[in-house]
Amino acid sequence: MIRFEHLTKEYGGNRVVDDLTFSIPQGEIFGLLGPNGAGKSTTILMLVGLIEPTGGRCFIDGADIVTEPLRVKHRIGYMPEDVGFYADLTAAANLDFFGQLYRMDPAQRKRRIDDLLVLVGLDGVTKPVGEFSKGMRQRLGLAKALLNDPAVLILDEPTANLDPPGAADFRRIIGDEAKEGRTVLISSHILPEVDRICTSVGILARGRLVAHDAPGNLLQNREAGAVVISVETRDPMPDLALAEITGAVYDDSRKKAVVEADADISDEIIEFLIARGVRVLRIADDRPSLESIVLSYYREA
Ligand SMILES: Nc1ncnc2c1ncn2[C@@H]1O[C@H](COP(=O)(O)OP(=O)(O)OP(=O)(O)O)[C@@H](O)[C@H]1O
Repeated sequence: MIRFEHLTKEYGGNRVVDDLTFSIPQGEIFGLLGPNGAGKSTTILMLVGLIEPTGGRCFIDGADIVTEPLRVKHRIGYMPEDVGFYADLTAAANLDFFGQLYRMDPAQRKRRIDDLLVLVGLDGVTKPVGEFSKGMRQRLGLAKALLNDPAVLILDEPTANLDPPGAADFRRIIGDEAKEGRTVLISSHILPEVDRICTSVGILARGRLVAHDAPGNLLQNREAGAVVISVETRDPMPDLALAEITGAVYDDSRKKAVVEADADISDEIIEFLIARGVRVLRIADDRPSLESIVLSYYREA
């Protein structure tokens, strides 16, 4: 489990993580959401010991992130958005290197690595990691995060580079790991993904936790009150600068956007994009969804 007690981080008097106090129980899959700059990365970097809090405390499976960094390292598995691997080594050799850092004995290391490569679908792959696709690197990143049999898994955008079957595979693996008792924290901008996999969701805005509940409860407890339109295009889209739009979140490639508007302006969005030479693949009113709820919190922030 992860327990936050007034966890705070300031940069030059500016509170970017502000008094976080909540717990993520064992076996939970918690989605950490928030607009750009909300403090998600700062929170995660504190959990994994890469930056120090300026106030408060946090416990990973009982170990204090500041006073017991080594105990924390043994209890935590971290998959950053882009994991650094040795390009000229195979997946197994890379994992073996990290296993040595964890001081796992050779026989145990070999068994664990073989099992993990099967789990993430990289068994039998003998080419060096430098020749891996982004999705294969991400699979190896998950294996690395699981290597030390951690109580807590921290995953940054775990499915960002995966194709739909790959993402489904990840969801299954993460679900199974949580059932076995691992606590999982996922930071993601892919809201439908979070909605599908997470058992609880926390929304950060300006460093503060403004909502924390099961996805279903968030939907029930808050009236979206606006139309949510999702747009998919063939080409990257410019900012949808239309007066009726009250909030918009784009994916990294800018080929998908979730827009909140006062009224259904799907036709206006199509016209706006066509006028700029952007071909629309799909546009739909997606209300109600977790997206509409999260967007309404983002807008308030
Ligand atoms: N080293 C730093 N020095 C000063 N300010 C920082 C530093 N690191 C982060 N910040 C600020 O802290 C705030 C939170 O940043 P953080 O990267 O945690 O947000 P985020 O929610 O992860 O955003 P994103 O979704 O864009 O990754 C931002 O305003 C950022 O500019």
